[in-house]
This record gives sequence, C-alpha cells and structure tokens, in this order.
Amino acid sequence: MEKKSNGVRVILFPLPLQGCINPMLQLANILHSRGFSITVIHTRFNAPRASTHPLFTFLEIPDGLSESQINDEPTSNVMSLLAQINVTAESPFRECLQKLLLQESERVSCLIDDCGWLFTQSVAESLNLPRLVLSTFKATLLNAYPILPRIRTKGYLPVSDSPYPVFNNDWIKYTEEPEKVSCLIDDCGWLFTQSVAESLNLPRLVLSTFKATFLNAYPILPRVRTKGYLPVSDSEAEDSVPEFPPLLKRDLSRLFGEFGEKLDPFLDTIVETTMRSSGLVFMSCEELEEDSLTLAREIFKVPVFAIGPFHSYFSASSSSLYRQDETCIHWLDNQEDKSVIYVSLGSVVNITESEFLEIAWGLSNSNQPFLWVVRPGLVLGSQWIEPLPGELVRSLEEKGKIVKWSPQQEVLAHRAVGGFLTHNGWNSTLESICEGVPMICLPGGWDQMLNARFVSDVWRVGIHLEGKIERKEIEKAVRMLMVESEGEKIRERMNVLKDEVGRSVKDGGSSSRSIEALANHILSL
Ligand SMILES: Cc1cn([C@H]2C[C@H](O)[C@@H](COP(=O)(O)OP(=O)(O)O[C@H]3O[C@H](CO)[C@@H](O)[C@H](O)[C@H]3O)O2)c(=O)[nH]c1=O
Ligand SMILES: C[C@@H](CO)CCNc1ncnc2nc[nH]c12
Repeated sequence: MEKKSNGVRVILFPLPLQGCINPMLQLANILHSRGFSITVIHTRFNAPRASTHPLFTFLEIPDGLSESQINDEPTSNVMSLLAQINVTAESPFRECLQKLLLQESERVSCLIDDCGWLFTQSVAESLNLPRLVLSTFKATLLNAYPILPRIRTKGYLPVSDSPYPVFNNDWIKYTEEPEKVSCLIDDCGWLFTQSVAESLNLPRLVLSTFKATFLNAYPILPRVRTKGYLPVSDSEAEDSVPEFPPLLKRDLSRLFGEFGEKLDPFLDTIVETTMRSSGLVFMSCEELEEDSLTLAREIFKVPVFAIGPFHSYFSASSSSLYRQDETCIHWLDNQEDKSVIYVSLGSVVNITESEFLEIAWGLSNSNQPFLWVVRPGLVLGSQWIEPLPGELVRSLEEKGKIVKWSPQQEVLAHRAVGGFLTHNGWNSTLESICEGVPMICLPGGWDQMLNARFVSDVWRVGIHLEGKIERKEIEKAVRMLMVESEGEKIRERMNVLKDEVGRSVKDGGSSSRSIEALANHILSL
C-alpha cells in the first residue's frame, strides 16, 4: 500500500480523547500510505505518543488546562472538558497553524553544490529541485573533464583501476520541505477550527468519530430534547423516537445526560461549521450505514467520505495513551477458543461503586472466564478496584483477569475471546465488528445509546442490557451469549457482518474507493 511521497502535507488536529485520537491516527496512517506527509497538532493534555508514529511530525500546543486537570487521568466529565478546551486552545492553535503556513511559504529555490559531488544532480532532479554547480577549480581544468579519460588511456601512463566512492543517500530527506500544505482535517468536536482555517485561507475537512447516523441528528437534537418525550413514562419507553430511529425513547435521558440546553449552542456551531467545510470524513462504511451516509450528504451539503474501518491494516492500539498490560495476551493463550468474555467500558464512562459490584458478581456467577479492564478512575470515588471485598477478588481471580488497560484490538482478535461486554463507543463497536466478536451492550450515554441500538436491534449482533446493571441480568446475558443457542445465532450474524465490512476495505471495496476519492479531493483543494 505504501506510496512515494506526493509532496502534499495534511495537518491533523484530534480532540484530546482516546476515542478521538484513535480514528484520527488511523486516518493519518491511511493518508500517509497514499503518499501524504502528516503533521499532527495536539494539545498538551492527552498528547499522543509521537515515538510510536515516527513518520509523522507532532506539534504540541498549550491548552490552558490546569496541572491537576492534565494529571487527573483518565478523562472524566467529557462535556465540560470539551467546553473549556474549545475556548482555551483557540489562540494557541491559531498561532501554531499560522507559523506552520508561514514556513511553507518560504520555499527552497535551488541547490548549489560542489562539482566534486557525483550524486547531487540526480537527487535534485528526482526531487524537482534546480541545481547549480560551483567549480572550485580554474575553468580550464573543469573544461578538461570530458577529455581526461581519453588522455589517461592514451598510453602516456601505467594506471591502476580507481574504485568509485560509494555515496550514502540517506540525508536527502532535507528536501521534504518544499511541499504544499493542502488542508486541515480535525475533529467535529472542535468549534473554532473552521473559522481559523478560513481566516488563513486553508481548506478544512471534518472527521466525525461518531457513526454518521449520530452526527446527522445534531440539527434535530435540540428539538428532540424539548419535544416533551422526557421524562419517559414506562408505557412509552419501548417506542422509537420518530425523529431519530432506531433510538428508543428510553435511551433519551442517558443520551442527553445532565447537559440539557447547554448542549444546543455546541450542536448549532458544529452543524454550521461542518456545512462551511470542504468535506466530511467518517470512520465508517457503506456496508454499515449506506442510508445515513446518503442523508449526511443531504444535510451537510459537502462531499462525504466513509473510509473505514481500517483496523486490520493499522491497529488502533498503536495510538494508546496508557500503558497496555500485555500479560492479558499470555493469559488468553491459556484459555479455550471463544470462551472468554472481554469487558471494557472505554476511556471516559464512569460507574458507581454499587454498579461496579453488580458487574463483578455477575461475571463471577456466570462461571465463564473473563478479561476485565477496570480503568483507574472508572469507579466514581475509587482509585481502582478497592471496593471489591477480598473473597470476591479471590473468586474473580480463579476465573478471570482484571487489568488497568488492555491492547484491546489484539484482545478482540484473540481466538480465545468469544464476546465483548462494551459501552459501545464507536471505536469499540467497530473493532468488535472487525474481529467478529458479538457484544453485550451497556451504553453509558451520548452516541453510545445509538450504537448499542444498531448492534442489538438493527444488526442483531449483540444483547442489550437495557441499562440494567444487575448481577442476575449480567450473568444471564453472559451465559446467553457465550454458551446458549441464542448466542450461536448472534455469532453467525456477526460473522456475516464482519465479512461484509471486511470486503469494504479490500481493494475495490467501498471504503477503498472512498479513500481514493478522498485523496483526489485533497489534491484538488
Ligand atoms: C479501555 C480500553 C480502550 N482501548 C481503546 C479501544 C478504543 O479504540 C478506544 C476507546 O474508544 P471508544 O470505544 O470509542 O470509547 P470512548 O473512549 O468512550 O470514546 C469516546 O469517543 C468515541 C468516538 O467519538 C465515542 O463514540 C464515545 O462515545 C466517547 O465516549 O480505546 C484500548 O485499547 N484498551 C483499553 O483497555
Ligand atoms: C457519555 C459520556 C461519558 O459518560 C461520553 C460522551 N462522549 C462524548 N461526548 C461529547 N463529545 C464527544 N466526542 C467524543 N466523545 C464524546
């Protein structure tokens, strides 16, 4: 897939959340494999690890967050963090981008080097750089170069073969400078980037890290909130939201959380700036949501590219912000095929202590082996797993393994994993589909509510817990998915979906074609 540099640089600016950094770096890998050079501008908070991406240039900007916010990892209270950083990161971002574009305008005009260098002309030509030669000899001598070989062989002298020196071309990388910065691609959660890009005359593309169906709902979410569906009565809980299928009314309160009308100006800005952008990129594909992608074109009236999921080519684990506990892979190696339920609620969802205990008892009682990511800070008011009583820890350790952070994609790809109890963040949902792992859905809020509905009600590749974090329900769902015949049917449907999505990223598949179109679009900007 690797292509020669095309002399065009793209600037990426992820939101500083694990769930947003992963798709942005996936996009970076995809574009780099098509010949684009990549610069990633990022905040100090949740800075991606540059060392795992040596081919990209990373530029850090200050973000105005306090030391305690930066060190209080992992992220909690996403909405307020985003509200704050969307104010404080604006001018550092503008300055950084301005400086970058200024450098670009200082073009390198030519190379002047000594006539004694043998390789510089071809190097310069291959990079389209004019070359001038400096002779440090009297012109008479250089003039004689064409005839010197003839003089030497004329028989005036006895001569030995002179070996040619070997030159190392490694340092020619310096000429990567005269390239064009073609556009900015940043997260749909940034509110100020469209205006900054416009003021600098730089085209901007938007990356949605959500399913297209969810971004499509932004224009109507304020109306859905005020429509009077909330609070939802028991008799209406199962009804679908007419404006927003396949969402159910019972999903609405968790979707909006405590933010209410404070969300409206964000949603307005995002819709309006996306419409002014030069294009919209989704980490998604036609096979998963053809209708929503068509609708996105109608709503936002910009070119839309669905370019994923490319997880099988570029693992999301490489952009992990936290140290991954590799011992889980060894542990999985000792488990039977498709016997393990993997449990993870992503990087931002929080649960209460009692919910935590219910999950623990549910897993323990299910009698299935499990691998459970308990992120430090997952349980409100606790550092890590202290709320678990000692006897429970011991019984958990017999059957399962608890880690702080896993190499999730490798885990999902492991032959021993047969199910995923997930919060249905869009990344986790896609990774699970790519590896053909059926799910148990426990969404925490926001887009997760919608993703879970698709998994359980539309694609029917998972079991929905319907928010019941109760030991009996969890035990029942785990056994249903992992050992009962119902689980077998779900697994079969998941294998079909996995294959469809897998075809999309192969040569000629819809995502591959869409990447081609995106690359051409960027080159035309
Ligand atoms: C807990 C854990 C996570 N991960 C990786 C897997 C995923 O690529 C990524 C988590 O992304 P998501 O599954 O989308 O979840 P999350 O961090 O909640 O993501 C946020 O951003 C997502 C994309 O905007 C949203 O869909 C979610 O609702 C939002 O909360 O981190 C690991 O590699 N190891 C881990 O142990
Ligand atoms: C439901 C809450 C956690 O309890 C996560 C919402 N997650 C998010 N909320 C808003 N913008 C986001 N961009 C990426 N993720 C985002």
